[in-house]
Amino acid sequence: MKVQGIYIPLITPFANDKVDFDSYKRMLDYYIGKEINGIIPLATTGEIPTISEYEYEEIIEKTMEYNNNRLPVFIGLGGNNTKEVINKLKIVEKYKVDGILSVCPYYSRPDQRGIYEHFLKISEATALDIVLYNIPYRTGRNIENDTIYKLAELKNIVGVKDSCGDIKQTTDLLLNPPKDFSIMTGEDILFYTNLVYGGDGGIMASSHLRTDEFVEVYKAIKDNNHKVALDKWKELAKFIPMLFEEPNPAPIKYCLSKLGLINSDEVRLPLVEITDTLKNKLDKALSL
Ligand SMILES: O=C(O)C1=N[C@H](C(=O)O)C[C@H](O)C1
Repeated sequence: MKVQGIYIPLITPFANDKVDFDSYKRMLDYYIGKEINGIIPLATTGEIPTISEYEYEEIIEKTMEYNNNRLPVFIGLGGNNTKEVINKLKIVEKYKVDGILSVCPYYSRPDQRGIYEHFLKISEATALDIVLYNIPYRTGRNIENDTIYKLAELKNIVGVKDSCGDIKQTTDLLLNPPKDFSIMTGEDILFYTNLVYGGDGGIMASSHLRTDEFVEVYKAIKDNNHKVALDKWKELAKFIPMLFEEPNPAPIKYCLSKLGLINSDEVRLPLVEITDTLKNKLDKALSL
């Protein structure tokens, strides 16, 4: 299955420090009713560093139950201990998920050989599709394009979520894509650029909001309707940066709770709720 279009890396709703599955179900039904192309629980936006192993499996189980085969599901599964990631695959593989989104190993700062070996071992340990996640500003290491080309030769490494932070690296990759390989942006503000350079779409936290407009931009580009796409994009592009003025996903959770899609904007420490200044700004932008 080709990974393309709009994938939402889902937030994890909390209430009194527990995962709030009522909100989660309501939210899932809402997004599945939109014309998005897939969902990704347990990624950065899902606050994965604060999710216990018990919650991790429970969230996968509930996602599969609520989704009921309606949309492709990729699970966030990465880490900086290769063996542990491979062991955790056993949990994910119990469910009929479509694949995993696996972040570049962080903190240890492996070189390109180590990054290659890490993903090679994961790819050998599973038949699941793997989308690499390159986000050096969070991990401390860039997955260079040459490493991406080598990894793309592996049968089940099917794409990259590109948040490399270097427009030259991004455009080089988009202009010379590996064969049968998806290039999804994870840099929300580059969604339009990704598409006009022939990329496959985006895995974007911001598409929790104004989802229909993201879908309109995607469809307009696919229909070669560039004026419509650009006009719509200009509106979204003004809004997106507000969602990242304070750490993701706190601003998104604030908006979703005000919209009534989730019961609470609770985040887990070390994240904290957003400031009143940003609340006011978001209220105005979304007419909340
Ligand atoms: O969880 C994700 O996937 C995303 N995380 C990024 C981040 O928080 O840095 C933002 C991106 O939109 C998707």
